[in-house]
Amino acid sequence: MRIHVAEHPLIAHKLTALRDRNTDSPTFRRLSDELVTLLAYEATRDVRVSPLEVQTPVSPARGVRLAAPKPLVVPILRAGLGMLDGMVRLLPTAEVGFLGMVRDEGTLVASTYATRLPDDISDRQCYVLDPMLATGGTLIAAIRLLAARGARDVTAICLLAAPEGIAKLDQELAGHPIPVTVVTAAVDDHLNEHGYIVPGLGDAGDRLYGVV
Ligand SMILES: O=P(O)(O)OC[C@H]1O[C@H](OP(=O)(O)OP(=O)(O)O)[C@H](O)[C@@H]1O
Ligand SMILES: O=c1cc[nH]c(=O)[nH]1
Ligand SMILES: [Mg+2]
Repeated sequence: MRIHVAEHPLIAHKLTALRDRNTDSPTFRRLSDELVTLLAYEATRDVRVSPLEVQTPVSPARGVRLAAPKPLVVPILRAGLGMLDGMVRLLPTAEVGFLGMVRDEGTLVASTYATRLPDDISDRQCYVLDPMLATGGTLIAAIRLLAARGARDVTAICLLAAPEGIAKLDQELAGHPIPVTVVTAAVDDHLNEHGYIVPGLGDAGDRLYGVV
């Protein structure tokens, strides 16, 4: 597994505002959207392109365009939905699959309540969106689901990660042939006794959409 912490003053600035408990939901949604676009810039460094020649007003110019097969973007509901628009704005040809997953707040075990993915994704570059990598249970379950459909190229974009979740993911993926990259804005200090990232930003889903 490869982890990339995107260090940039603009990312740090937006992340600080996102963490602030006084940031309201509309602002939290806007900041998540802006942050994913900045992180996607790093996450899509290896996105497949094919050559394309265009005619400028002056002369022919050689360039590229996003190649087929289309990238697959997979937000993990709920909180990952807050990252979807920012991602597809940058990858307009992408298709979108959905995974609904929720973590039991007592046991911290993730369960899947919705799956809507293409049957065979063996040739697709997959971009998983989830703001929080805490214990890692949710992301591990998501990667297992994608691997079961043939995925061989997975990049996860997280706004925040905990060292415990990164270590667990690394351990789970050891011995699996599937290359996984995690791009995040920061690796925080630790998880508290409730499985929350410290200092973190609280419950990302609740801050985006309210407590349900
Ligand atoms: O790394 P983990 O310990 O598995 O925790 C991370 C997960 O917890 C949150 O989702 P939650 O279960 O709160 O669902 P929600 O997005 O619907 O709020 C978050 O969005 C991740 O999916
Ligand atoms: O800190 C955390 C951990 C899991 N899920 C969240 O939304 N926040
Ligand atoms: Mg939540």
